[in-house]
Order: sequence, then C-alpha cells, then structure tokens
Amino acid sequence: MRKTRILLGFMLVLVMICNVCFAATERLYLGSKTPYPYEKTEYTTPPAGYQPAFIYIAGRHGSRNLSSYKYDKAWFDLLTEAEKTGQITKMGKTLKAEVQKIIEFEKDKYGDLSTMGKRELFEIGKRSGENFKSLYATNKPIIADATYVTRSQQSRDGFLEGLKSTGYKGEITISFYEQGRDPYLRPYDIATKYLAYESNGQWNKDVEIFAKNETAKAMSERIFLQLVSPEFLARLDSGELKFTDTKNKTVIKNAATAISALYELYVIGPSLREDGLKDINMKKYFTNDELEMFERIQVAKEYHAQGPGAPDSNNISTNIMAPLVKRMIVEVDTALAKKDKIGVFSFSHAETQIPLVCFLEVGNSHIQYATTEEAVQKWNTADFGPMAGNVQWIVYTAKGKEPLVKMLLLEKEIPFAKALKPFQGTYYKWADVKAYYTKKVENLGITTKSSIDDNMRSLIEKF
Ligand SMILES: O=P(O)(O)O[C@H]1[C@H](OP(=O)(O)O)[C@@H](OP(=O)(O)O)[C@H](O)[C@@H](O)[C@H]1OP(=O)(O)O
Repeated sequence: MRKTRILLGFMLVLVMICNVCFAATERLYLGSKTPYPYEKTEYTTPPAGYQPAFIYIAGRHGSRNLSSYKYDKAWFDLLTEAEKTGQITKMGKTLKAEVQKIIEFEKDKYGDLSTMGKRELFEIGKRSGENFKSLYATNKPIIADATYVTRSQQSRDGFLEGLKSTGYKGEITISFYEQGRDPYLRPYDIATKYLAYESNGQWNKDVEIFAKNETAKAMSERIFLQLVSPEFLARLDSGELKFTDTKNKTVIKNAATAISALYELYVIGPSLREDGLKDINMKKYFTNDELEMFERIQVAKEYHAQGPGAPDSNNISTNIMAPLVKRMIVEVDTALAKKDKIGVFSFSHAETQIPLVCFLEVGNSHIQYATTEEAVQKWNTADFGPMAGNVQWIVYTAKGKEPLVKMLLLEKEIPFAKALKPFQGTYYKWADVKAYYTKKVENLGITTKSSIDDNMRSLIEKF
C-alpha cells in the first residue's frame, strides 16, 4: 500500500512538471503578433585586439494594442446584429461581452505600445548598454529615429531609456521621418510599383484561393456556428451582411473573413497580458489545428506582401529596402571614418523589419517557394518580424587592422548572407559585407552616394 502511494505521488509530480514544461513551450500560432521572444544568449568573443566601435539597430516597435478599431468593431457589430435577430448562441453572447471589454479597454490606446511593448524596448536598450559597455562608456553621440507613427517613437524612446539606465550619458539626436517622406523606414508608402503589386498583384488571388481551401472553410464554419445560428451564417454567406472598419472598408463578408478577424482578436491577446485584458483569451474558440491554419493564412499574405514572395515577383517586396540598407552601409562607413558617433537606432514596423531581414538574406528568410502552400510550411513571420524584432550590426575595430562586423537577429548572433565567408566565427570583414550589400543596392539603382531625396525619387519612379 505504502509503495503504491509513493508511486502515485511520483507520477503526480511528473505530470505537474510536464504540464509546466508544455505550458512554457506551448505553440500559440501568433504569427506577426508574436511578442518579443528574447532568449538569453552568450556572445562569442571577438578576435584578439578588437573592440566594439559602432552599432546599427533597425527594429520593429514593441508589442502593441490593436492597430485600429477594426476587428473588434466588425465582430461587435456582427454579434449585435445576430443578437437582435435572435441568431446568437450562448457562446456568442460570451464573445460579445469579451469584445465589448476589448473595445472599452482599447479606447484611446489603438496603435500604441502596450505595457509589455514598453518593457520589451526598455530591456533591449538596457541589454545593448550592458553587452557593449566599453563602447557606451565613451559617451560618444548616438542617433535615434522612428517613423511618424507613435508606437515607433514610443519604442525609440523606450530603447533610449533602457540604454541610459546602464549609465550612457552621451549626446542623443532624436528624430522621426514625416509621413510620406520616409524612404528608409516606410518605403512601402512611397514605392509606386510596390503599391500596385501590394493591392492588385496576382498573389492576392493566390492567397484568397489558399484561404478558401476546404479545410479552412470547414474550420471557419465550425468556429462560427459556436457563436451564431446556421440562419445567420446563411445570411452572411448570401451577401446580405457586411461588417466594416471605421473607414467603411469591409472586414467581414463571410465565415472565412469572420474567423480571420476573430483570429486577429486572439493573436493580440498575449501582447496585452501585462495590461487589464489578461483574463480574455480567444483561444477557447479554436483548436490548435485551426489556429495553425489561420496563422498560415496570415503568414501567406505577409510572405507575398512583405517577404520574398513568389519567384516571378522579382523580389518587389524586398527590393524597396535598398535605400535603408544603403543608409546602414553609409552610416557604418561614416562612423569608421569620422569616429563621430557610436550608434544609429531606427524603429519602424513589421512592413520594414520583415523585408529588411529578407533583403539581408538572413537564414532562409529570402528563399522563394513555388507555391503559397509550401511557403507557409517553411517560412513564418514570427521568426523574422515578431513585435520588437530587430536586426543589429555590431562593428569592431582594432589598431592597425581592418574593421570587422557581426550581425544579430533578435539579439542572437547570426551569419550574414551565405555568399559571404566569415573572418572568424560570426565576425566578418566589414569590407566584404559592405561590398556584398553595396553591389545589391547599386544593382537596383541606389548608389551609396545618393541622397534621401534621390532615394525618394527612385522609389516613386522605379520601385
Ligand atoms: O491587421 P493589423 O491591423 O494588425 O495590421 C497592421 C499591421 O500589423 P501586422 O499585421 O503587420 O502585424 C501594422 O504593422 P505594425 O508592424 O505597425 O504592427 C500596420 O502598421 C498597420 O497599419 C496594420 O496594417 P494594415 O495592413 O494597414 O492593416
């Protein structure tokens, strides 16, 4: 009897440990809304005699609130209509109350950093200060900029607060680019050919077909019929009903778009778990297979619109990063020559971070796949452009020797493009890195001597 009790006790402890482990590594299928997945990492030692001399960080803003009154509005209007006509279920009423709570919480917060997002950026700045102490101890000047969108400026400022908390006292030049005049951090607002591709490219039809696969359709209806009656579903699918955002753009027009919008309300939840909404979790409306499917539908759009896209897309989504990469090259070269500043830190959006990672050929980010189905199996926005995602170039110098550079993705050391051979470990000759990416940008007509106005004009006329 005693032996049985000990065995049962041991098995209970084992189950509890497994649950904790599973919970810690449970996949949440959050795609581009994945909160910053920082994992502590040990950096390799630079070659003898080398010290950090300059840092360029290009990053996305931190975890945020819903970007606008869009998905919550559409679902609240849908459930209000269903309730009015007696076509809402008990679970639909639960969801309606949850959506109402989200709307009340999000008032005046749409688009801004969440508490988690502010913490993410503060910690990235603090770790930069701690990891490169000898560089920041020089207290030489730095530049920090952002886009015209508040969350990117909030991220810039959070990063700087974290850096200053480690003792950095140098001169900081803060700025942001005006809307429509930002070829570096928001080239996708300016690039004419890209804008046409993004709105009307063939990929839109490919993704729509992918999103309407039989499995996704069945999943959408299963989830939807938890919340409203079959009569309501029939009304929606007949085209009688449409639910829009505040700009009257249709958000929900059938079961598939309804569940994609519900997925968007699910994925923003983890970014808000340090705010008042932590008790709302839309995961209960989905199975894991369904979450994986709707993550893949979101990733399919991002793969084509921000990532490498199809082989016949001619890299139109990532080529628009040429002006930013040109700026990165020029800023490093200038800092090496003038020794006038030790850092440039730029904060923007997923639409910048993802194509930048692809343009730099980080890992397999730039690989193009023949079909959308294959792409979403092998490429995921969460790997390259989570909330607060960042690419860092750390430049090292040594007396009488040529400068070296290493690259970090999400603060982890990663190789440069496969065509480049390292000098040692993850350290590359700056001359090799500069030559490789200069060739890429100049082949696109963006010379390292071009000005920001030249780049604006190039994006309008050629990209
Ligand atoms: O579908 P939402 O509103 O979330 O899309 C956002 C973009 O978020 P993302 O889908 O890229 O995660 C947002 O990018 P972010 O990096 O700033 O979060 C973008 O700025 C915002 O305009 C929305 O993009 P949309 O294409 O205009 O819907």
